Amino acid sequence: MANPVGPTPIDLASLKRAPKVLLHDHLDGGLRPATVLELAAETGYANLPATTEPELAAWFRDAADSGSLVKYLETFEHTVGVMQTPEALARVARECAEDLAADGVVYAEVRFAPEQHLQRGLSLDEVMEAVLAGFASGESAARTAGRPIVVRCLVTAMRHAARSREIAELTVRWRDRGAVGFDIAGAEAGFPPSRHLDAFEYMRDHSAPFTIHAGEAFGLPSIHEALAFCGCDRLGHGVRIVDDIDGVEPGSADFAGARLGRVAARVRDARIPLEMCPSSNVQTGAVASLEEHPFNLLAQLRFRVTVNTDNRLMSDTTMSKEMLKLVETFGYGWTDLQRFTINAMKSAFLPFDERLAIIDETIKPGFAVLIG
Ligand SMILES: O=c1[nH]cnc2c1ncn2[C@H]1C[C@H](O)[C@@H](CO)O1
Ligand SMILES: [Zn+2]
Repeated sequence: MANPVGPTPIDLASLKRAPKVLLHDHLDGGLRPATVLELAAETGYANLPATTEPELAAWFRDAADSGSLVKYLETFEHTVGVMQTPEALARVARECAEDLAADGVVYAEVRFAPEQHLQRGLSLDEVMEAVLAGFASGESAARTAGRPIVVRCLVTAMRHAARSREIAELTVRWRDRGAVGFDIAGAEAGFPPSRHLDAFEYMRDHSAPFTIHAGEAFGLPSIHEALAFCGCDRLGHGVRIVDDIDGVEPGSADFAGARLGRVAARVRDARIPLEMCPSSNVQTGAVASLEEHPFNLLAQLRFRVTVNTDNRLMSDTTMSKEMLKLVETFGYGWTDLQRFTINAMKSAFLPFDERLAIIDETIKPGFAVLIG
């Protein structure tokens, strides 16, 4: 319904109605607390740190609030621990698609590391099969519920391990069945992207896209390597790109004097998408506070910024909540949110015609109603 009296006020309810696009969300960082408890009971996982839903939800949020990426990552032991059977993997993937759709996400790329789900004897291909079946079943449940969503998968290799080439091959093997790209994740310091050159070379050789977690816990060199040596299509986080921008006082809203170094200029000129995850960045200490997050500086300088959740369970967040935080912190309106959303859809690893169709048929009409 068109709004004849101007823009709809921005709050959590109206943000949930906005058609949103999510490029950076970890499957093993987005479980429902109740599902973690049920799967632990069903699969005999005995190491959970809490026994009730509210306690477990609070534990994940607090434990992830450590200010250190390495400590933050330790919380995944418990989600990965209950995701070791085909049934558990399919259930988590189905609920992920349903939860994102209920929040108004219309397109999502959800990532996970298959190599972490082999503890009970599954093969890498069996893991992929279970997760992709789960996404398909979640998509169909969401369609029935009147909230259609397209969910695709990014296949992650863990940067401290040595299986990235194998995981790149797995990605290509599944690329026409829902896997649209490759990624590396895990502790950044000490594990530069260039450790995985053969995996990236394999992806490039097969004309297949990839993103790299870079510039989160480690600085500009990591971003430079990801771009210059590895040839990534997008940057996961990339917040430390601010280290290559001078002439703006921290916290200032005056961006006129900004001077970009070579790496920052390359990121902006080549329209390299930045998968920014505001809440997660505060939790891991990548930024001191939301107010000091470089999101607004980068948005004002017209970098291709996108809004993402990273880990909904650990950050107790959703796409709508991340957008609300940005609205409250930086004063954005619907037109800004639409721009970030179109930035994301343009940057998706989906074929061009499908991206365009979602922009023209879903995103623009959806925001037009809210803009009024
Ligand atoms: O923000 C992150 N940075 C680096 N690694 C991460 C982040 N969030 C999740 N991960 C890791 C932990 C998961 O087990 C893995 C695959 O989803 O990716
Ligand atoms: Zn991430």
